[in-house]
Amino acid sequence: MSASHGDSDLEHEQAYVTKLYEMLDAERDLTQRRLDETLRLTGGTPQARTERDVATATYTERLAQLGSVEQGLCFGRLDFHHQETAYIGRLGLFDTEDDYRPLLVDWRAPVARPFYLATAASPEGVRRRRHIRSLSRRVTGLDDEILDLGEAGAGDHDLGLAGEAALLAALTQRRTGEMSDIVATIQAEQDRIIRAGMNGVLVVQGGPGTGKTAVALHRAAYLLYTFRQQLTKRGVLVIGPNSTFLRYIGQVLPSLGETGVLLATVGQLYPGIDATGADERAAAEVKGRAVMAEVLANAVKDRQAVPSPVLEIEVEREILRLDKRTCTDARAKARRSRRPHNQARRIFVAELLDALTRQAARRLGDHLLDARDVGDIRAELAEDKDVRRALDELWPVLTPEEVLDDLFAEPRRLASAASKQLSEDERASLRRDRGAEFTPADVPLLDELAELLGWDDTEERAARAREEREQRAYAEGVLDILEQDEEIIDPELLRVSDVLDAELFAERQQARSELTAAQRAAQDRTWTFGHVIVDEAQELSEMDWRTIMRRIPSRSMTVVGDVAQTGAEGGASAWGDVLGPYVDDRWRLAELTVNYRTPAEIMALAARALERVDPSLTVPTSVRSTGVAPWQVPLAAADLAAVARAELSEVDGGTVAVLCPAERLAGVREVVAEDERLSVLTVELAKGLEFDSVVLVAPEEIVAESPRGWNDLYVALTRATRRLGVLHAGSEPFPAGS
Ligand SMILES: Nc1ncnc2c1ncn2[C@@H]1O[C@H](COP(=O)(O)OP(=O)(O)OP(=O)(O)O)[C@@H](O)[C@H]1O
Repeated sequence: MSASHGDSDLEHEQAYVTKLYEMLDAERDLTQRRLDETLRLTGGTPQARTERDVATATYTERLAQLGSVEQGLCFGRLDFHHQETAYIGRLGLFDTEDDYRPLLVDWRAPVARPFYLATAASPEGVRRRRHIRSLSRRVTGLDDEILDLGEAGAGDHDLGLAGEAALLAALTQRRTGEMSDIVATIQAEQDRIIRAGMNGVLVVQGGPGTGKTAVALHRAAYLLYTFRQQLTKRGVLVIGPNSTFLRYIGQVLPSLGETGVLLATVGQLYPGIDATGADERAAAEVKGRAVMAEVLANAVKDRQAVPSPVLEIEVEREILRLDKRTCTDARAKARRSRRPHNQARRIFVAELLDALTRQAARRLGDHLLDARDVGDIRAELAEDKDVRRALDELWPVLTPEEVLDDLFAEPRRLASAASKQLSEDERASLRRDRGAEFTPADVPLLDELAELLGWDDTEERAARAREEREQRAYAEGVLDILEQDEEIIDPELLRVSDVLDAELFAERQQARSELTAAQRAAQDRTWTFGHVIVDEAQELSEMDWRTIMRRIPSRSMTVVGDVAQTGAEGGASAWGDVLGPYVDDRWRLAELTVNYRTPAEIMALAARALERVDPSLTVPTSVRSTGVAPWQVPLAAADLAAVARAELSEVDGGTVAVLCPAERLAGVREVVAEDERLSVLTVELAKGLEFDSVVLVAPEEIVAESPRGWNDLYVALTRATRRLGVLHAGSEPFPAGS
């Protein structure tokens, strides 16, 4: 229960907060000055240059962090019984003149924990919790909770939500189209998940609006703070369902001062491929099945041919022969190596070159040839263009893109690779023209193929070796010059090369151009992360999971979702099914039960859709009600553009979404002009998002449109924070009292 407080309290807190902002300004100025000084310096030893680069990066990052915490710098205060009062905020600030006494405690530090967990029943040493509300740098309100039963007298306490007044103030704010952080009002059940240990797989299951996404992002910030060293090196990956969603959540981590996180869809995990194509529902479902891994393995094997019965190659007017037996043996040897296709090719080629060399030598009379002659013959054969063409025909160097392109463009190839795994109709659903754009569901297939094919990195390695040689030569040159200089200046000085040899210098030169872990990870398919967070995880297919798991061999993961909201046909119905193949039953489950988004009046309708998904499921409990009941009218009687306009004025600066069946999307977009505050979306695109008001068009068609239609309707009904209107194309779908 909030306690009242006078103006003097407000003034006191204002004075404190002003002091904190002055410190923030001073630290910003200092960091900026240091950065400017560093940038002004030039020349010096290689080591000094390297140090300067590191300092520049550190100062720049710190400046960004100091800039990002401007809004709501300090949002809480804890008064303890036996401890000094602690102010809680977005980052830590210390009094440098008083032995680094903390003036502001980072919300992620252990001292701040009772701010989220303490209750009157379990006060954790806290006497009073105060939420400090502010606008820019001005303190606008205080909400106090007295957790000390002895002091305030029993009976007038609300044991439910922590900081209820501040929470409700946050929840009733207008939506802007971008998710905000919840750092000032994290609830106890959410805090336990945010601060859970980093190892192993943690599944966070929760109904719509329970804060799963918010919790996932705050957990990323918490882990980066707590395990900074480990995670800065390898980075954190957050997976979301589509780029609209990633844009929606994109500001949360920067507002928490964290920039080292890569946000991506599964479709963006294959560098160099922009998956702009779209799949029919049936094709996407088939592509997502685990059996596609077998199909692709078969497709690659099919590219390892043997002649039937003989392949003849003309070399210098002589005919050399590769028979089926020789090729089959070479193929078996290459396959036995268990190397990926492009790397195993070297073994296959070596075997066949040996066979061809033996033939050619025999023709010339082997008794006349010594080992060197034989070596020359082999080298010539290896260079011969007809020999190379023949070897390429039998075992070509392949890229993932061409294998997939060929597989879907040539029914004969797919029939051969997938005769056992896919029916004729299913195979037909995958058929498309060569050169068609790749789709998001192709990306896990390309990733799988990249593993099966392996990289033919001969060229790349040669280039890298060349570059390293050049860098080393350059470094040695620099060291020579430095040594000469030093000998002139001070012969007593330790020689530079004693402390920094050329190789190390070359390495450092390379490090200078290094990007953050997240940036490097985005360009490297084989990058493995320190932690992976998967949001809307119920939507992912089996093949998506394979792609993700490859990037986190340590299995340090947070998996966030709601199996009742699964829309994708290949998506999850139970977490055990999804995770079993990777971690057996070694995963932990945490549940969220309170709905912070959707008011009780709207959830009553949503509950009726959920009952059709699975009668044993219940909707999460709404934290608030608005007194505004959802409205329903026949679509035929409504002017959609006028309805959308009316809703926009109802929400007074907030956001409105018109959600409609995919079939109607283009039509509705023609009638309703979208802008920053008004969107027209399918349910799939609206997943994970929220709006002040939602206008739902033709719910019965949404249900009919897919095998998981009731799940989709449930998602649609739970996107609103304040108002819901239903325009039904048939009879009223939710008659009163039914
Ligand atoms: N502790 C909190 N304090 C303030 N706002 C909160 C809190 N928890 C959740 N919210 C708000 O509730 C809304 C729903 O949160 P979020 O989108 O994370 O839920 P979700 O479980 O991911 O929902 P869905 O499954 O429907 O996508 C957001 O506006 C979020 O900011």
